[in-house]
Amino acid sequence: MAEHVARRCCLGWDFSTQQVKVVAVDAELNVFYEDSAHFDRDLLEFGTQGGVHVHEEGLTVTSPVLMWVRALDIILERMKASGFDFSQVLALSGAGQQHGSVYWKAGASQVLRSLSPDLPLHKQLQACFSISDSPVWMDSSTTAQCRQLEAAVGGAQALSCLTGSRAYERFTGNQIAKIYQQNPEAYSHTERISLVSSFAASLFLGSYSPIDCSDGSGMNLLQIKDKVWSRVCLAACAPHLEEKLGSPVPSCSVVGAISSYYVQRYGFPPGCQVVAFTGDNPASLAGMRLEEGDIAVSLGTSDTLFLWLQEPMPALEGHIFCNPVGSQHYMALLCFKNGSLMREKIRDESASCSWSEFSEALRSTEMGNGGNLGFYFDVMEITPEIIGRHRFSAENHKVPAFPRDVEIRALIEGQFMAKRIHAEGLGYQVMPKTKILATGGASHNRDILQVLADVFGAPVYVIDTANSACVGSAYRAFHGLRGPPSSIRQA
Ligand SMILES: O=C(CO)[C@@H](O)[C@H](O)CF
Repeated sequence: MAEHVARRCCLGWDFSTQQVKVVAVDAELNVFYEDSAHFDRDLLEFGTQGGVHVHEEGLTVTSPVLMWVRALDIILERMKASGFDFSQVLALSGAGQQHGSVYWKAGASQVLRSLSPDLPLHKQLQACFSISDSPVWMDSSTTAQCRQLEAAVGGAQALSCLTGSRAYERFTGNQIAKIYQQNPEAYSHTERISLVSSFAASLFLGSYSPIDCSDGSGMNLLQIKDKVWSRVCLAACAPHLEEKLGSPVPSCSVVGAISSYYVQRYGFPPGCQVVAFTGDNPASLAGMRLEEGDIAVSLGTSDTLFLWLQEPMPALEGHIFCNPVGSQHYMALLCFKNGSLMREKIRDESASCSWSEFSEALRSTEMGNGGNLGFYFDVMEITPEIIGRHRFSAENHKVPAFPRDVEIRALIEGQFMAKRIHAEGLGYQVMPKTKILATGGASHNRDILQVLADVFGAPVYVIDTANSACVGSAYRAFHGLRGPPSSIRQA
């Protein structure tokens, strides 16, 4: 068994869709330990696929909350068995899949406060949840609740200006509204509602952790400018909601010291600080060390853009969240569903299924593609909501096809121009110091990255973000240790 050299460190956790993961980061910001518990592989008794249960109507998607608890037990026991020196942990923070929600049953706080170090968590928390299957971000069953919420505040744009996004089915306020409407008894027996992030923090605190402003921005409930709950939105979703949520806190807040359960059972130091957990995407922004003016572009199955903003312009597309690092700044998230699957389709059709031919086509065509423009959406796009392939000649005439090389450049230039246009629509501006951080499968193709650099007029750097949410959480733990003014110590 590998001996771990004892060193003072912070832990970063990620309670994501498919697993719980942890990294240990030392004071030089080196990752020296990592572990994970994969739900489908290590927790077969819960019967998930991709960490979730898709219900038979195909819209409702949930995950068993006790599976998340059990996964934490497994990792901590494995760390202990491997000889990990918990006494060196100065602080910990973490991330959770955004928008998911956990419903603590009346009396659960007493159980959390009096955990026996002789038992694993899952054996003690079995009766602590009024809803055993938590709704998660893949759920799309709350369209009616979305329309009700938008109507209550004066429309989609009004809701976006208030909370940073128009109503989205996965956003927590709409999920809470559905539970209140369809399961009022469970709602009335709920004393606390957490996000996945604040639920995970509560496990370490041994009491209810507050929701941080950044992950709270993914609920359609938080006024992103004033960083307080919108009473109109709360009232539109369910009664007595404010008392069930508690007050939001700045993301870099120290929310308390670790529960004595972990001191006695695993050897954590009593002074180990818990820094507010946040959403996986805000934590990734921290992990990628994004700064003002930078853009992170994740080129995967879907393409995701992370922006750091000072003056946001909430719109009907994309999401504005409170920034997890700069408490007076913001971050934006833009998701483009037609990402790598679209690139692979055009590669197969126009480059004989070959990336080297695809790259050759990009190298043999000029920036600007002679004025030819193309937009390709073989599946219904999120940003904006449109489907189909749309090509325009230099004379601005709609055309049914392009020559192979022109088609390939039109796809890539069109994808990146759309990203820049929607980013600027949210208030983003390319600055002289702007860096573009590229990650994901397509970031291995230099010719694709050259088009990205040309469209944004900024240098492109490739980064590995495999552990970005975990590593960002460990960075945030170090950040929180710096103390006031943003530390909120749990009473
Ligand atoms: O819904 C999302 C962001 O709005 C997803 O990226 C989830 O955070 C994934 F867990």
